[in-house]
Amino acid sequence: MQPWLHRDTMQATQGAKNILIYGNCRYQNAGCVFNHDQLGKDHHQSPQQSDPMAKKLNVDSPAFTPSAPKRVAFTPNNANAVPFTPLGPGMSPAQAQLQQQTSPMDTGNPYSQAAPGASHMTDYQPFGMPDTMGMAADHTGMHDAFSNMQSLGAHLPGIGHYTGMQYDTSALLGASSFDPYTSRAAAAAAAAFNMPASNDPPRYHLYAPVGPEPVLKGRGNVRTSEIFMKNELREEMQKKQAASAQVLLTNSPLPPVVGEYNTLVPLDTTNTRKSTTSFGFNSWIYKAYSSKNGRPYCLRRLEDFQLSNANAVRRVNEWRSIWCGSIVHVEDAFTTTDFGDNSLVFVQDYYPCARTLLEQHFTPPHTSHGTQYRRTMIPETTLWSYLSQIAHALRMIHQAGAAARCVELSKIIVVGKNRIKLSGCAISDVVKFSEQTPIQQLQMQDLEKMGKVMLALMANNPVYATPTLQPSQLPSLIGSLQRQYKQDLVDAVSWLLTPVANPQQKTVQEFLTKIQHRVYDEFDAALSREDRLRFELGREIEHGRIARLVMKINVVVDRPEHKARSQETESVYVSRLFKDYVFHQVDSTGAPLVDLGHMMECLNKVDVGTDDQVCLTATDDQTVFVVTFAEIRKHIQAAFNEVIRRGPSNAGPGY
Ligand SMILES: Nc1ncnc2c1ncn2[C@@H]1O[C@H](COP(=O)(O)OP(=O)(O)OP(=O)(O)O)[C@@H](O)[C@H]1O
Repeated sequence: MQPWLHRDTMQATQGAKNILIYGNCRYQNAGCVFNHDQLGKDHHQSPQQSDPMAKKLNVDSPAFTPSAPKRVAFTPNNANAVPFTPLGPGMSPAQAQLQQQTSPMDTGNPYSQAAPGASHMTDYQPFGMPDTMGMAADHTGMHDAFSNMQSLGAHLPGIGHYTGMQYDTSALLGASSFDPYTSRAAAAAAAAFNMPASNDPPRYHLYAPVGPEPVLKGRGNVRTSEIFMKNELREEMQKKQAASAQVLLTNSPLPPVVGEYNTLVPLDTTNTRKSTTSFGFNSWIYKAYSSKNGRPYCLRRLEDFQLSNANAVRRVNEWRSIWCGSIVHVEDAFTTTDFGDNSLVFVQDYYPCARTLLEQHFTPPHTSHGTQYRRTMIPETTLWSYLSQIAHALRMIHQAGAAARCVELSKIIVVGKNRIKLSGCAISDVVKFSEQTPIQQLQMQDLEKMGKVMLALMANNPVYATPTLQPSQLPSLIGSLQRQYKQDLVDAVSWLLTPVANPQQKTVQEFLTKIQHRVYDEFDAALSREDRLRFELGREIEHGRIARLVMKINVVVDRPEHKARSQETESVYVSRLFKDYVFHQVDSTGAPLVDLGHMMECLNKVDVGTDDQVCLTATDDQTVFVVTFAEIRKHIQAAFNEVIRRGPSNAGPGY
């Protein structure tokens, strides 16, 4: 762009604005290129001649089209501006008051939107305000916005008036006049019509509660648990991530690749004694990565398996289409000789840190008197939760015309608090392909097995979940359970265990109808759990951004190359003052004030770039800036960009 063209365009814009706001353009005869005639001769009246209100708003006024907000108030070009220095001695008490009064809370200041835009401020005199700064006379457009900002803090009643020891914020707090062009006013107007306030993109990153719990309960009164993810949840997630990423460092005896899967890690390390009870074959279980999509999977291998009918493996296709939150999804099955034998491998979804119900509730303590299970009662809510989830999984399976065939304590995995999944599905269908048991029979057996699992959990004895349980033992067992658990739970389990002559008389759908009130409770608990997790997730999204901001601040502040403070640029200086303001607060006696709420609030406001104002004071009490968080944000970014520009850096363009 040619410079003269740019200057003329700016002058024309300023001329239009001056006519619009003051009723005349003082530079009409001094080279202003704006076509002053186009608005009619009335616009050349002096302000004294015309009605003071009419000069601002009258029926002949052209429609006001606000220009896109230009926030050029603080740019690195303003580095040479003279900082605002308060006149009076003994700053500290006043500053304490001033800092409180201009705390980064929303002050309701009607001019706060105009303040950062120095290009507006040079020409814009709010209604009813005296021209204390001679701003209307300043017509050059790109004059020193930084000094304007400081002057603004010093003189404008709308921002706060600092006179020696007194800082008058009455105008700041009381909205004495109304600026219809502020985004806040526009937002209020738009809110009435339920419309977006402007074309600006929504401020997604503004720190706001995502759930019912308030995030910050007030400054000075905030615990870390209110701001950060709950410790238990964080620990759980980190353990899962670590487990998911775990690989074997030593020379593994396992094959490096099995089919399309590599990096095998055994999962059944606690149980080295393999039993054939579940499937009739020794089974091993591994975590492995797919070379196709890089995701971890769980491989269950049946040792020494001879596939007699190729159609058997195709049964897995039916299972692949069953999707249920309480079933470990089966992806594939294949035979392989990669393990040095004929193995059948089932590929399932992998859940890091999963434990079987057996491991979760029946880890036997090592005693010299044999196996003794602990006698802690499992809470009734947990049992109802397990019962609802297993019943729901069976319903999905039975609806698909299949049977789980593997409802056992060692084949139900716990993947979260009270969250369980059936993990051995599809295997028996392949392994026992030649068996011709009617499906209704198998489905009824599923219900019975579910009853036994529940019985074992309630009676604290895993033996009750095995086929060794005799029907004659049932009445006395049920009688003893009635002393510990409510009747409806005992009745539900007893219904599952009572044999019927006709399998069609006993379906999972019927069972679900019987316990439906408990299923609704479980549904509600699941929804609340989801709400809580979403809330936690919302908090963590913000923290990632805050971490990035803190990193940026620390990159620019106190760099070794700034040996003397005088070598700091304006942006670095403002960043440093902001860092002090956020992290190094002291009380009136000079004792450190550590206020997590204050830190989070300020950092979030800078991250978003709000127009709230904050008073930054140098440690020598000689320099005070009144700036908006938006401007601080620009300064930090400018200073950071400068560091990046000066040297090779790993901070990519995303920063
Ligand atoms: N899909 C899965 N994702 C992650 N871990 C799993 C998954 N399925 C099972 N596990 C874990 O693997 C381990 C071994 O499971 P497995 O079913 O082999 O139990 P087991 O008691 O060893 O049974 P068996 O005696 O039949 O071998 C358990 O800790 C279980 O939680």
